Amino acid sequence: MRVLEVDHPLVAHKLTVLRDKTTPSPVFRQLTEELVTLLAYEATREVRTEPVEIETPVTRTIGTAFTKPTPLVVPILRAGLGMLEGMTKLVPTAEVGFLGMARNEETLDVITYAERLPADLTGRQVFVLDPMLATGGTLREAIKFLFARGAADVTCICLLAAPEGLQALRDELEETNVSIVVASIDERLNEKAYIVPGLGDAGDRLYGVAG
Ligand SMILES: O=P(O)(O)OC[C@H]1O[C@H](OP(=O)(O)OP(=O)(O)O)[C@H](O)[C@@H]1O
Ligand SMILES: O=c1cc[nH]c(=O)[nH]1
Ligand SMILES: [Mg+2]
Repeated sequence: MRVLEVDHPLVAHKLTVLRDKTTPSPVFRQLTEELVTLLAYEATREVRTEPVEIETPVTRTIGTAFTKPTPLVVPILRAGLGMLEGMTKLVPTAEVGFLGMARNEETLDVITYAERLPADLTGRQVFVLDPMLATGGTLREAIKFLFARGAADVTCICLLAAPEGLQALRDELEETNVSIVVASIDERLNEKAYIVPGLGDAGDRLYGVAG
């Protein structure tokens, strides 16, 4: 498992506004999208490509095209949905599948309440979108699910991660082909397993308090 914390002034600036509790939902959504586009640039460095012959107005030349099947992008509902647009801007031909997962805020157990993915992911390159890696429970379940379907490698794009959650993933997934690309590894989790300093509940800040 590899972890990349993206160190860039644009990322740091946008993240600072995102963290601010006075930032309203429409701005929060816009910044999330912009941040994901910046993170996706780094996260797609290893995307599979192959040479392709094309003709420019001047001559024939060899260019680069995504290897088929194209990457699969999986936002984890709800909050991950706010990251989809920023990702598909960079990889518009990607296939998109969905996982609906929620952690019980008392027990921190994760339930999967929705799944719409190809039945067979053998050999596929998968990009998972989820803004918050707190205890790591949600991503652990998502990654295990994708590998069980045959995925070859999984890259998770997150806005924030807690050191505790990264360690938990390392303990279980160290030997697997997993990459985590994150804008910031924060200080710690608090007693409610929220990331500190964090940005609060990403799903609520994107879409309002769930009933
Ligand atoms: O690392 P963990 O401790 O598992 O926590 C992280 C998860 O918590 C949040 O989702 P939440 O369960 O709040 O669902 P939501 O996106 O619908 O708000 C977040 O978007 C992650 O999916
Ligand atoms: O800080 C946190 C932890 C889990 N989920 C969130 O949305 N925020
Ligand atoms: Mg939430």
